[in-house]
Amino acid sequence: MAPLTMRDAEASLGGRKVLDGADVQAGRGELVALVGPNGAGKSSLIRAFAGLLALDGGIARLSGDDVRALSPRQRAERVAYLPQERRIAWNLPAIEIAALGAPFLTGEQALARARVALDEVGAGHLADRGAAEMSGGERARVLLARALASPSPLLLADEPIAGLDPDAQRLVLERLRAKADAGGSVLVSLHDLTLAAAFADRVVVLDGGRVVAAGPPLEALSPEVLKTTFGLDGRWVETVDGPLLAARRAQ
Ligand SMILES: Nc1ncnc2c1ncn2[C@@H]1O[C@H](COP(=O)(O)OP(=O)(O)OP(=O)(O)O)[C@@H](O)[C@H]1O
Repeated sequence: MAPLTMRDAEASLGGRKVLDGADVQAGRGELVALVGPNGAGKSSLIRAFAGLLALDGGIARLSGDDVRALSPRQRAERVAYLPQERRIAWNLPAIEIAALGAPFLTGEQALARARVALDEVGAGHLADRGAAEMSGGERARVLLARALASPSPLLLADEPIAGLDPDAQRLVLERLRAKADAGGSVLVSLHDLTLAAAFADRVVVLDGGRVVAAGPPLEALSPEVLKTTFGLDGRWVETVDGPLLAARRAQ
């Protein structure tokens, strides 16, 4: 069974259904991109995998176990999680924030992992800088480093490239790709469909809490799905750098 597996997930928030029979999985070595319009349920699905949103039906499994059967500590050991919310309450230096991603290692080991993770996201120079003295994109990199500092091979990342400059967006996706290639399982929500197609093994398209398409990127993001789910008249253009989405709003 894939390390990240969700079947027939049902969940509600404020009396509204936010997951409606969702099936998603990410196997070993796989980077799966979760895409869909605003409000489609991407964050809800990721939160359900992390055990932070209770399912009314169906099941979410982390390495084979129902997430509900795991304690918060066990969940944190099994899966790294980057939430969409980028707030950092304490004005701690970046290195200490990133080290929080490996809370079950000794302080020294955690700091060593944190340093590597900061370098991986191009934020090594921020190691000693307080969170309150950073730009939004710099904070986003530090929080991503926190997720990458986790020794867990499973990673849930909710819009990890939001607010990052174009170079950093690709750098971050390369790091997530490398984590998957090293045998990890990565589920990442994205709004940039061209980047999703460039980096993901599979794309899962969510709309109204339902999976409306899933598969290799260009199959899942077919012209029909682009139109019905995203309201786009779109087509994929092959370039030397990979497929590029050419699109305009559907009339
Ligand atoms: N705390 C809440 N109470 C009630 N409804 C909520 C709450 N949080 C989210 N929702 C609703 O749940 C649905 C799914 O939201 P979710 O954040 O999972 O979507 P998303 O696909 O991540 O969206 P986005 O791309 O805008 O981040 C939306 O209709 C949203 O309005």
